[in-house]
Amino acid sequence: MVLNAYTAAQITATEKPHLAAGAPLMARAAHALAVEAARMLRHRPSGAYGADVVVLAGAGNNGGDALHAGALLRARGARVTAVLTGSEAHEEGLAALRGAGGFVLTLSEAGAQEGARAAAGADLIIDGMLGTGGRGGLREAPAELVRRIQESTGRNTEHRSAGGWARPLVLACDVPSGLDATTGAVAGPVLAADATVTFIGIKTGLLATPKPSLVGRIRCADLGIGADLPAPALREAEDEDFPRYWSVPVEGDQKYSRGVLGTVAGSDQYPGAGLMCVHAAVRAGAGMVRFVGGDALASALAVSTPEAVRSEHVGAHRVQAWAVGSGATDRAQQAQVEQALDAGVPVLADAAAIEMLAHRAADGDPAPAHVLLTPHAGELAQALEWVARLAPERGERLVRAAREAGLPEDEEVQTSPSRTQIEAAPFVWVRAAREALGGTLLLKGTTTLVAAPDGTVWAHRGNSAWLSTAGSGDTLSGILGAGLAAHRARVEAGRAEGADGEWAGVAAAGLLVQRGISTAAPGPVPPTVAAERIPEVLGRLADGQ
Ligand SMILES: NC(=O)C1=CN([C@@H]2O[C@H](COP(=O)(O)OP(=O)(O)OC[C@H]3O[C@@H](n4cnc5c(N)ncnc54)[C@H](OP(=O)(O)O)[C@@H]3O)[C@@H](O)[C@H]2O)[C@H](O)CC1
Ligand SMILES: [K+]
Repeated sequence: MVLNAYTAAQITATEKPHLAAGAPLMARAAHALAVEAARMLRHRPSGAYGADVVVLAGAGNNGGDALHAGALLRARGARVTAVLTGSEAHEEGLAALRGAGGFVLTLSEAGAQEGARAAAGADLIIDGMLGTGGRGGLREAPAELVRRIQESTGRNTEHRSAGGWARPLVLACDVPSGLDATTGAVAGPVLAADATVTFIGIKTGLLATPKPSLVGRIRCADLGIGADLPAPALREAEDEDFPRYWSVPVEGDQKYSRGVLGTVAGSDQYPGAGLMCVHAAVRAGAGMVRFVGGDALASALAVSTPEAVRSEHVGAHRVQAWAVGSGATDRAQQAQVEQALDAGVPVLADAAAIEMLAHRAADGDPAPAHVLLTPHAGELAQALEWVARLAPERGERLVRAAREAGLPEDEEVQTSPSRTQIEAAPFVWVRAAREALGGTLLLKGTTTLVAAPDGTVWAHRGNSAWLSTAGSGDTLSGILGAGLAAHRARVEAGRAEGADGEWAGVAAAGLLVQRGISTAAPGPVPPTVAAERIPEVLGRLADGQ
């Protein structure tokens, strides 16, 4: 089922009337947290009984949830110590923990070393320092505490093994503290969680963060008010959703009704990108692939992918979609890319094509919804720099849109964001950049995000880290190009609407194929291996498995 996620503002607005009416939301949150904590302690012979639990409690309601959960665990026989990390603590929560026989340390009195010693020796840490009310990273004292816990437990994202860490387990209350609930941006140290129990609805930052390994397993407790949530700000497709968004063949289909994909990728001098794109598109089920390119590219393709058919130029035959840009380095190919952008059918735009679209946007001609731009952060920074330089008022609008999407007021942006800024807060920039460039924007990264013109944003996590190799972008172009062509064919046949948001759905489904091929077996996934795995992975997803 598609996961829905909400910004901190959406969650706060949803809980407001219920809090005013006196609904016991904190009690419900604490209960959900304690249940998950007990589940995590199940590996111990005596479960929660006799376990050492440390609650890191901040000054706000997030700390309140965690303190109440500590009291519940105390009642189940755990030894519970709260480390208070703020200048004050949630009064009722603290009273409940004390009343249940919990022990309390104050960070300002005990110091970071003492707090870290208690935490590092525990079976389980509940991280309740900051939730939706946090701004920026942890402040000095709690940041120092986290650093010390990381040092003495070796728990930081870089060193995590496939099996996770041993003791202590970490359970984050609502969000890992220091990870922005809305944007997922991480400022300063964050204690990596094995699991996060999030309340009312999943926070957008949990799915969109560039550091997904900090979040761990996500469980959502809706506290009985989930039905009141508005439309989600972010969604994430799961494997079982694939057939809803990807046009799979139906009885009676033939090559044209399956969708023909045209490509302008690779060049005589650099044929590789073209080979990988075409190869992947054929394996991703395109009815036919027609490639535009010179003689050297054609001879190479005749050997590597004999299924592909040469087309003299972009206007020569009708296609349902184009995949253009990657490796299209020479002038002749670039002129063909420009023509493909004008062909009026869906386009997968990569590399050189992204720059062309940025120039068009700066000239007041943003791309239509069925153009899918696929930059990584560096390419997007370059494209936005073009827009800001050629059309300053568009640049200003871009930064305004980023602030509205959660960029902190004090973050300096020259005229357009740097690569590092985009990488730190992709959920902020993907939406702002889509406004500036038009089209549907797929921003590649550890977490890939796709923004649609109808306001929908899709998140995608979980690719194997082995996938980051030269050429995997060309393979993705081929897969997504085949998906766009198939979907366009379905629209032409009157079997889909072709609404603005549908192209992002196709992209989200294509990313599931990418994840499947990257995780099908352990180890490296160079493009040749990835391409060979496409048919089986796609077939499995199409069958809803
Ligand atoms: N409202 C409810 O009954 C429910 C809330 N739930 C939980 O509550 C949190 C949100 O709680 P809130 O109090 O709004 O905010 P936080 O607990 O996240 O944090 C605010 C306090 O933390 C201090 N603060 C702010 N920024 C930082 C920072 N960068 N570093 C350290 N401390 C920070 C801030 O202190 P000030 O000095 O600025 O006043 C606040 O005191 C939500 O996430 C849920 O866990 C439940 O959903 C149940 C219902
Ligand atoms: K937290």
